[in-house]
Amino acid sequence: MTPSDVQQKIGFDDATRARLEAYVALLTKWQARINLVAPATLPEVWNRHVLDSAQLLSYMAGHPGPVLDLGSGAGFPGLVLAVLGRDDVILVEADRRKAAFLQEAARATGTKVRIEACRIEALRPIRAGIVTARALATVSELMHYARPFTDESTLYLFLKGERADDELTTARERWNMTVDKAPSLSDARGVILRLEGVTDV
Ligand SMILES: C[S@@+](CC[C@H](N)C(=O)[O-])C[C@H]1O[C@@H](n2cnc3c(N)ncnc32)[C@H](O)[C@@H]1O
Repeated sequence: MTPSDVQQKIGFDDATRARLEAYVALLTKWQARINLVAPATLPEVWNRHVLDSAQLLSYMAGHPGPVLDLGSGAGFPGLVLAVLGRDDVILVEADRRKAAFLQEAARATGTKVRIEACRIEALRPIRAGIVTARALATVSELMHYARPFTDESTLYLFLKGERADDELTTARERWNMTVDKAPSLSDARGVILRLEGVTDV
């Protein structure tokens, strides 16, 4: 998949594509020094990482932020969403080298984003309108991480794999919630979980 393919599927302008290209170029450069993404996924970065992240934009349209991205790593999905125009994204990443990469990527792409280089458990109190996460933890663990920062109006968007249904079954023992599940554009086995109205059972 090429940058143009992603541009066509998501729908953004050429200036945004150029900023995403600058981000991917920087990621490729830093990847030689620190493991930002699994090496085998780098040749497919536009599909596996950029499109996978970018597809969340339409699911959060019209929903107020801030967007709290838990365990952002190299910026997926949070930094991609910020490059695409969400100006209220907070990236939480405990690994100092990855957080340094995020700072540099934000600077290189001229992206407004807040970066918190700490563990989620140590984050200062904030209220998140939207919580995003990918490849961090099970649905139940993600809800535990997110609960101090959320209320009943918070929207949760999780990129998940084949175990999504099992994880939801476990999470429902602890929380009431409305669940929408949609197929991923980037991964035949992937799903987008959209959870709303979360309250304790
Ligand atoms: C497997 S990576 C996924 C990164 C990114 N979301 C992605 O999909 O490419 C998980 C990331 O979460 C970070 N992380 C793990 N536990 C964390 C915590 N409690 N607080 C903040 N970051 C955490 C790790 O440092 C790592 O960069």
